[in-house]
Amino acid sequence: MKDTATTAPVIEAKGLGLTFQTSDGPVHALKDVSLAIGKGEFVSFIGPSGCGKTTFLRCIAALERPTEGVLTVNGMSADAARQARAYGYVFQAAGLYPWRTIAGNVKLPLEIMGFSREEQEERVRKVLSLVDLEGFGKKFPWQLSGGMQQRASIARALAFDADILLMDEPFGALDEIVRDRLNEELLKLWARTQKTIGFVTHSIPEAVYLSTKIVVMSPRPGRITDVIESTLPKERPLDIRDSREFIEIAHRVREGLRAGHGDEV
Ligand SMILES: Nc1ncnc2c1ncn2[C@@H]1O[C@H](COP(=O)(O)OP(=O)(O)OP(=O)(O)O)[C@@H](O)[C@H]1O
Repeated sequence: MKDTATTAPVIEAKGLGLTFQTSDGPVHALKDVSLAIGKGEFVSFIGPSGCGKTTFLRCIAALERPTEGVLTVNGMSADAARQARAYGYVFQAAGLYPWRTIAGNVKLPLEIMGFSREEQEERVRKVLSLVDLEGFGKKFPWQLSGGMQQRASIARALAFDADILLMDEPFGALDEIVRDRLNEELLKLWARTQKTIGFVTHSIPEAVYLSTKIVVMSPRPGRITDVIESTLPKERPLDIRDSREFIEIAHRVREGLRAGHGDEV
């Protein structure tokens, strides 16, 4: 476990709220969300559908604007952090352009940011190797399995080497065996790169397996009902899921979801 107590938070929300105005009236997507995420933490957000997990991630990424409270990312406003390319974002679907090769997809943000051709090639090589896709750069997305496509989309988010990686249910559409493998790989990647990760999931085992901190949320309006600091060691073989400690943390998450009436998870 990393010592995050002495450093300023990388992401800090204080009394954050977001109300969407819709034709059916206001939708309180987030209410009074306060949370600090330290450098190098792996933080999962779990809660039933509609509890505001994606909305919170999108606020961090400056893709939504909170209507209440304060949010800082790397000590600046979310807008400023976005302009400073503070984070990479991985969406639920891999979202690769089918007419571009895997390398072409990973390169896209680097092209937009004006990196030199040599730098682009170097970074693509490095991130494809980080996600175990060396040798697949010339393939097109349809030539890869779903899991490989999602790894390519992680590589794209890593390409400009931001300190923060925001991941919105990246493995939700994959079967359990592939998901297990990607979970293991993601932990290794996190250990190698020391990124700060915000990760949305519906899966209790996934949240417990991956996280240093688990944020349990409840809907209507989206609030934090529990924040669990994991006591699991940083090295986590998959069979850690059979350990007593793991089962106890999973139990606490489940209780938190129940307390927030999270019966839809
Ligand atoms: N642009 C929008 N306009 C109006 N309401 C919205 C908008 N975006 C989200 N919402 C509403 O805000 C609430 C929170 O949505 P959000 O997508 O953040 O939930 P979630 O926890 O990520 O759900 P899921 O697990 O299903 O992805 C929901 O009630 C949703 O319908």
